[in-house]
Amino acid sequence: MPDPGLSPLPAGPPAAAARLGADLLLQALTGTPDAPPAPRAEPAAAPRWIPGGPSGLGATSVSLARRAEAPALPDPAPAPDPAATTAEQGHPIPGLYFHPIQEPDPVRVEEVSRRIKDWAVDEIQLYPEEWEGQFDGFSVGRYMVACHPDAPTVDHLMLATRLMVAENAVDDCYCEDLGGSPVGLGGRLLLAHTALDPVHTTPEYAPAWADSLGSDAPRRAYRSAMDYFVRASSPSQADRFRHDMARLHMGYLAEAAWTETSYMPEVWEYLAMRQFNNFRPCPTITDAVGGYELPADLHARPETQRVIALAGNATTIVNDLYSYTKELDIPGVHLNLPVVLAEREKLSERDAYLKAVEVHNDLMHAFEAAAAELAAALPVPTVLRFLKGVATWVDGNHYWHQTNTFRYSLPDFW
Ligand SMILES: CC(C)=CCC/C(C)=C(\C)COP(=O)(O)OP(=O)(O)O
Ligand SMILES: [Mg+2]
Repeated sequence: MPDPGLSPLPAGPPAAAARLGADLLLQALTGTPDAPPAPRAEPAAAPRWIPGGPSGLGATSVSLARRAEAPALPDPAPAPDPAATTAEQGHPIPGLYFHPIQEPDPVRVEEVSRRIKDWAVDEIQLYPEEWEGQFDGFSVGRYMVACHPDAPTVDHLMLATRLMVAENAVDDCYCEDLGGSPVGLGGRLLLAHTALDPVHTTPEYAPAWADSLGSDAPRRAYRSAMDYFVRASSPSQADRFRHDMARLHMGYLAEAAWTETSYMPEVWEYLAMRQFNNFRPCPTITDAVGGYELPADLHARPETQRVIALAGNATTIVNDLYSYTKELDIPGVHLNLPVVLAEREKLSERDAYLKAVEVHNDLMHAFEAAAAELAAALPVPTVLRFLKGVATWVDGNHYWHQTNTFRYSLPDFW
């Protein structure tokens, strides 16, 4: 939250920052002087527009309004060679454009995994014993540590981890595998949304609403995870998150409506739905998890919104690609980009999948170009750090999908 004591944002970028932004854009467009641009559709080094590492400009120049400054982190180790993967770590999708990351800090992974299980079991009674294997196999601790390497403390990481678990509980229990259904979904989702966005009503009806928040696991998860988040974030960060969750719920409803009526969307319609039924609420909390705030007016700018939307879309199509075989096994038609492409563009399963990889790569390149433009146009520290945080989330999300062999496996197309 911007502290009243903080000096206002500069009216225009200082000269050094503007030079940096221009350099970043130039580098993004032309490559570093001694390295040619990475070829498309292949694993590449970290995007060139990102200032160097968690201790770079974005991190060190940020004024933290309500929180202690993030401790300096060690320089990142070199990213692993993506060709050196094993079956256990999973293989990246051939031709996919992504950035490999260093292994998430194992000490943090262990601690987050321990704490999230305690929360799930003791604080909110999330799942019956027989779902423990599924919970463990999801590896949410590894996921969140990979996506938020700049979190100053494990408490910060827990904010993201609880929300991730809660979001998946709602998706699984209301929409999908674990008892979900499109029938009646709108009512269930709206009532669950009130765990994030409280009902203000008369004393007569308030107790029934308050009781409802404890009445099933998805609502207990939303209520508790949001409670922690609200206490640690600013009012505008919490409201940003509510808005993203309303978008997500609207996306779930469109998908459910199409399932109910057996409607096969056009490709563009599917992509529009998937922009809402999307990971977006996860990268957009990168500043709260990092212990700083991207001010609301900078977040709301159309250029920032475009970067966020493209990042969310790329990460979500990554899910469509890695979860393709899992979703083929679900009875009935489960919409994902390769399935829609095959149907609507009359492609073989393989060609549709390969085209979906291209769509993903185009989204990634558009994201990186939009981020480079924004970094050049608005090179203030919070913007640069936020852009880096979103890009890091994108890379961590890819890492988790690739390495989660408990959950995902690749089709046999190559
Ligand atoms: C964590 C979060 C905000 C999730 C929102 C929606 C969601 C579950 C996804 C974008 C993942 O897609 P999908 O439902 O297809 O997940 P799986 O393929 O079952 O892993
Ligand atoms: Mg999926």
